[in-house]
Amino acid sequence: MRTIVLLGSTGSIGTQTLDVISSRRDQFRVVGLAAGGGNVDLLASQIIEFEPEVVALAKPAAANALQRALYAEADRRGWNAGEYQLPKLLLGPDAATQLAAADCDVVVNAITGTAGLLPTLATLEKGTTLALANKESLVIGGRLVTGAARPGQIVAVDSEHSAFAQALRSGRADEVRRLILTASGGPFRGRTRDELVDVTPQQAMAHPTWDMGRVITINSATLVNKGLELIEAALLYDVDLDDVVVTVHPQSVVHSMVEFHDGATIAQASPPDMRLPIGIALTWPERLADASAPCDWTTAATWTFEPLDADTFGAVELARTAGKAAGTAPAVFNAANEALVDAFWAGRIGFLDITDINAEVVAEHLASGHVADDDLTVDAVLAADAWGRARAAEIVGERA
Ligand SMILES: NC(=O)C1=CN([C@@H]2O[C@H](COP(=O)(O)OP(=O)(O)OC[C@H]3O[C@@H](n4cnc5c(N)ncnc54)[C@H](OP(=O)(O)O)[C@@H]3O)[C@@H](O)[C@H]2O)C=CC1
Ligand SMILES: CC(=O)[C@@H](O)[C@H](O)COP(=O)(O)O
Ligand SMILES: [Mn+2]
Repeated sequence: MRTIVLLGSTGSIGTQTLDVISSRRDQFRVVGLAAGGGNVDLLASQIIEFEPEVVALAKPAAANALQRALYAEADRRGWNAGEYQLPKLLLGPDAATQLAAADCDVVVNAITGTAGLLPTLATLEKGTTLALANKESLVIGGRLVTGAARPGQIVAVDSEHSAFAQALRSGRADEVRRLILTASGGPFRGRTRDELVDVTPQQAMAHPTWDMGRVITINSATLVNKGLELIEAALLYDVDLDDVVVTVHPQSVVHSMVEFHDGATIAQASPPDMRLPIGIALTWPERLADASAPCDWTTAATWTFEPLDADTFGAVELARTAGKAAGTAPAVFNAANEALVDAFWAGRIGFLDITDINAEVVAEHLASGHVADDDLTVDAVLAADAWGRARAAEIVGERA
C-alpha cells in the first residue's frame, strides 16, 4: 500500500490522479489533499470519497465554504452529522508546503506555476518520492531543486519526461546522444505570424489532443510549454540544452524519444492519456497494469513528424536562451509568461505579445539583475519571479 499526498487535487492532473487511485484502493491510500480554494465543491466531494487525514487550502477565506460544502455533500449521501469527521485543515499560502512535508510514500505535485516551488523543495527535503507534474518548480528552481534531490527521488509526470525515463532504461547514460522532445504544435500549428495577430483565448484553448488546465493549454499554443519542457528535460536527465531537440508530432502518440550513439532511437508510444504517466509515476520503477488503453494496431494510423517553425513560435529558443543563462533567468521567463497569459486571457494583449514581451523582459533581466547559478538561492528565485511579473505587467500597461 502506497500512501499519497496530492497537491492540486481539483485540477486536471489532480482529478486524473484520483481517477487512477479510485479503482485501486488496495494499492494506494490518499493521506493528504491540497487545493487553491477555487472549487470547494469538488474538493469536498474528494474529501468524502478519499477520506484524507489532512487537507490544505491556499485561500483561508474559502475554509467556511469548504466546511459548508462538506456538510452538504455528507447530507446528500444521507449521513448523520455525527457520522462525519472533518479532516485536519491547513490554511494559507504555506498550507501545501506544510502538507508536502507530511509522512507519506509519494507526493504528487500537480499545482500550477510558481506556487509549486516551495512544496517541491519541502518534499525533497523530507526525503519523499516526488511525482512531479509541476514542471515550473523544477525549471525555476533549477540546480536548487536537482541539488536537493537524491538520485531517482523526482519521478516525472509530464508525458514527455515520463517517456524519456521509460526510454532511458534501454541504455546507459554514456550511450545517450540526444533527447527528442515531441510537441503537438498546439491549435495554431502551420499558421504564420500574420495569422496569429487576432487569435482569441478561446481559440488558444482548443488543444488538438489534450484536455488540460488553462495555463498549460495556452502555453501549448504559444509553445512556451515546450520551452519549459526543454529546460525540464535538461535538468532531469542531466543533458546539455543543445542535445534536446524538438520535433512536432501532431498526433501526440509518441510522447518523446531517446537517440543513442549507435543510431538507435527508442520511442514511447501510447494514446494521449495522462493516466499512463501518472500511474507509472505512482509506482515507479514498476508499471501500473491497465493504467490506460494501448495503441490500436488493428486500424490504420499515421504518425507524422515535422520541424518546429521557430520563427513563428519563438518561445522554445527564448527558453533555450534562459535555460543556458540559468540562475534566475528561467524564473523570469516563467513569471513573465504567467503574467502575460493572464493579460492575454483578460484581453489586454494579443497572442503574439505573450512571447514578444517575454523576450524583452528576459533580455532586460540578462542585462541587469541576473543572478548566476553559483549564487542562486530560493530568495533570489522568488525575487526574480516577482520582478518578472511586475516588469511584464508594466510593459503591458505601457502598451494599453
Ligand atoms: N493537465 C495536464 O495534462 C498536464 C499538466 N502538467 C502540469 O501539471 C501542473 C498542473 O496542471 P493542471 O492540472 O493542468 O492545472 P489546473 O489549473 O487544472 O489545476 C491546478 C491545481 O492547483 C491548485 N492550486 C493552485 N494554486 C494552489 C496553491 N497555492 N496551493 C495548492 N493548490 C493550488 C488548483 O486548485 P483550485 O483550482 O481548486 O483553486 C488546482 O487544483 C502544471 O504545472 C502543468 O504544467 C504537466 C503535464 C500535463
Ligand atoms: C500532456 C502533457 O504532457 C502536456 O505537457 C502536453 O505535452 C502538451 O502538449 P504540447 O506538446 O502541445 O505542449
Ligand atoms: Mn508535457
